Amino acid sequence: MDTRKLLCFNPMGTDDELLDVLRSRGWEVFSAIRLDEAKNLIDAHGFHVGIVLFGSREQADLSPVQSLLAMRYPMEWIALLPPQALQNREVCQLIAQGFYDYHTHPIDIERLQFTLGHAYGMALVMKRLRTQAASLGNDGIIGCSPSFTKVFADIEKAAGLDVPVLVTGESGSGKEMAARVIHRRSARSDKPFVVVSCGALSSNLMQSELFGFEKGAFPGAYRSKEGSIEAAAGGTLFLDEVGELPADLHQPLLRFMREKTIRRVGGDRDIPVDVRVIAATHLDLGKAVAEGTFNAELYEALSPFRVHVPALRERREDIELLAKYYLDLFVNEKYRHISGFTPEAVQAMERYDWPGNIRELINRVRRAMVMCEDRWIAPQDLGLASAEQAASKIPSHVMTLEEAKAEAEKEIIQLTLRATENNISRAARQLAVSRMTLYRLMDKHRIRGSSSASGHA
Ligand SMILES: Nc1ncnc2c1ncn2[C@@H]1O[C@H](COP(=O)(O)OP(=O)(O)OP(=O)(O)O)[C@@H](O)[C@H]1O
Repeated sequence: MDTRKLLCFNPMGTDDELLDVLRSRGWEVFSAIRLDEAKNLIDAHGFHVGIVLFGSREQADLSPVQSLLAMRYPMEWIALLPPQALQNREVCQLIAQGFYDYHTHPIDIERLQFTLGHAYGMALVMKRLRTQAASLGNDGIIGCSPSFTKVFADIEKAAGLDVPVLVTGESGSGKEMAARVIHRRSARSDKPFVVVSCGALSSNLMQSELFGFEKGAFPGAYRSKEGSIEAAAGGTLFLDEVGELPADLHQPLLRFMREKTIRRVGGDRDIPVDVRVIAATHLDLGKAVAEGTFNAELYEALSPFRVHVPALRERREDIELLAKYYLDLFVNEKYRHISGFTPEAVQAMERYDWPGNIRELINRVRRAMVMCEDRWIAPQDLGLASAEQAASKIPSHVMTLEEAKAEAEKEIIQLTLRATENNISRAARQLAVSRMTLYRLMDKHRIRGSSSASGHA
């Protein structure tokens, strides 16, 4: 059996006797007294498990241990401490949040050996999970739940087939991301991936956006312009929210998909274009066909292969992984003090239904980083505290009236967009503002709606 490596961090000084006992039990033990020594050893040996020895002094300096945990090394920690150290609230908090387990003096070596073995095994499982997530994530796409594994398999399959794909799923669940990964892994990956938001423009503008126009086609057409389909030549055209495509464009789009040619607005020649179409929708297009609002043949043409991205609440196993992934991604010098999520925060996230899916999770993690004044992000930082918890929280920062108004404006826009599933027209109607005003406000508050933009990737 391989020797298992163990790091023993003891800022108070070494405990040679303990290290010798552990060595006699088959552990290859390395010891560090200073933080930089510990870091160097971890970098060199990639331990799965470590021991931290706490001293008995009442006012022990916990900062080296806090700094070590804040590095979030992929390993499990076990604390060894004198019983009186547990009287110190800060020590208890540190143990609850950063350690796999703890033992008090006198150390029962059998029990410690058992815990170390467990922690080591757990670290290996976590590492496997991370590697799995990373292998799915080398395109930034994360997930380890069984339903997400199916999505990933479908993405791989779709990448190998050069046929149109229909990606379905709720708003913010990752449809565009799935489409991008399909493109990136397909034979077309060195050609453009062009995004068109089908509900963002009126019918005429959308026709020009998709098919382009010739000079003089309409007042203001001072020069010819290629449309998104031509811009995607050789690559992939991503039709976001295809269910919102104006009905009079169903036939022209179907014609393009069948004949692989387009005709610019005002043009008189057919231009051949080789483009793969990937479309996405949060609507039930089958139902729309049955209700006569979506062209049945276009639906057929768009969906020879389908990928369904489940809502986040249907794959709760992914929530913690995604939250940690995005926290790690966003953490920079300014937020270096944040070590992670409290167990209550993880629980609150796992219980929450995430109507806005991963986009909402990302926003909540960002918000939490700004709100968090502690080392550990709590439910209220994520805006997920129960009403009772929230009421008991004393505001640490008093808002100006202007800030409060802006916050309320942003919140009501987000809520309305969520309630209308990002339908800009409906949201604008409900908010009693024009679409243009709503776009302006979304821009001001950096709110992204699914049908709010079109553009080239
Ligand atoms: N599996 C994933 N792993 C990591 N990040 C993800 C994953 N899926 C989605 N995201 C992120 O979540 C956000 C929303 O994803 P995306 O825009 O693809 O959703 P969508 O379903 O297309 O949304 P909409 O319907 O509103 O257009 C993006 O920032 C994206 O990078």
